[in-house]
Amino acid sequence: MTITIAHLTRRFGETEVLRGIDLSVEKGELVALLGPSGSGKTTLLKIIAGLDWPDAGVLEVNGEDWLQKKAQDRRIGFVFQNYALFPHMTVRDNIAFGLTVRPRETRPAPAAIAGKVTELLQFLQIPQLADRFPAELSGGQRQRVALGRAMAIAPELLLLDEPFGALDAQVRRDLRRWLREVLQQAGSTTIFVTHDQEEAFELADRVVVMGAGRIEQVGRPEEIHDHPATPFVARFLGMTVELPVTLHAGRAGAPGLDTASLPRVAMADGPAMLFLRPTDITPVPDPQGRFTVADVTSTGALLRLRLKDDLTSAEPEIEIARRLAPPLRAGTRIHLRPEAGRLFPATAGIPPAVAPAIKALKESSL
Ligand SMILES: Nc1ncnc2c1ncn2[C@@H]1O[C@H](COP(=O)(O)OP(=O)(O)OP(=O)(O)O)[C@@H](O)[C@H]1O
Repeated sequence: MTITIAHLTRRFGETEVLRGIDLSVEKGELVALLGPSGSGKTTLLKIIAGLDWPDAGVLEVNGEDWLQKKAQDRRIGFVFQNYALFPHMTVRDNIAFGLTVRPRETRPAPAAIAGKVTELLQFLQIPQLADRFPAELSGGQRQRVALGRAMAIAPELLLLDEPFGALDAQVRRDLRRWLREVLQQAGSTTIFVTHDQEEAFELADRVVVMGAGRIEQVGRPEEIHDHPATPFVARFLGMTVELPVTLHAGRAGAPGLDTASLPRVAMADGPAMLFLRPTDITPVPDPQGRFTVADVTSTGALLRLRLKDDLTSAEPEIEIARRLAPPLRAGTRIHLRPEAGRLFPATAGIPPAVAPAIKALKESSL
């Protein structure tokens, strides 16, 4: 199945929750909708599921207008964050549910339903749980059952809303690996919502980054990680250090920055902002350095340094592997050597908070 979404908009009262979404999903793809809380991910998922309707726009599946179809006619498997299993039914009956409630004409015979459920229990690696009730399961096990229930109807499309949201980190990681295998084997087209970038990157073939009702970027995980398209995506993906620089012949420069490791870029000369991950910056002790170490904390493997930028008064935080760190303590002056980063023109939708920093840099280079 191919899904085509075009110019989709949705508002609730005064709030524009989706502001023109364009997206296509190919058969068998695993797509993550990634974005901060309130960016419209769930609303988009609900519209695809037929649980909500847009104000305008197109939703077609295999060329068919899905906005004319009711939820129950869309052959969708939906898994919510709170797994909502039926508490009074066993695991086996929960998984069978979608088949047993079909109208008589399309309902498989009881033996066929039992066979299908047994097959799914094997496939999901939970046959030992068949006769338990939801209250007797762990969160991760419940989530597997919820997926089994969604898959029982052989859905054309699986929609998962924060499927691992309520689980602890280790269980999430285990389930992720498991889910990826299960979905690959099943060949299902799947769209899932998450605000966790690690989850999106590890699971998805393609990631759709959403911010405030718009799609900011669509791409393969590595593409998005290495080349965030907008300042919003850069920040959301953890490039939290923002330094004003001046571009000259494709090279970024600024006092106190050794930018020799950064590749040349095809951008016009002038002011720009350099976005960096805290772990992509090497501090180099330098008595003339522009930055002063304000504070050093250890997280075990990493040293986290809070710096004071003498030029802009900003207080960027950087991280360095403890075993690689030069001797540093509060008061040490340093310059910075970014190893990788992303440049945006100073005007590329960067909020006014950094404008004073750009002004300070310009004045310093006069
Ligand atoms: N039925 C509704 N009535 C009014 N406002 C709504 C309704 N549903 C969602 N919203 C608003 O729409 C915006 C987007 O919500 P949505 O649930 O789609 O975001 P999200 O990206 O999935 O966020 P989260 O990760 O927190 O679930 C939010 O500001 C929310 O308050």
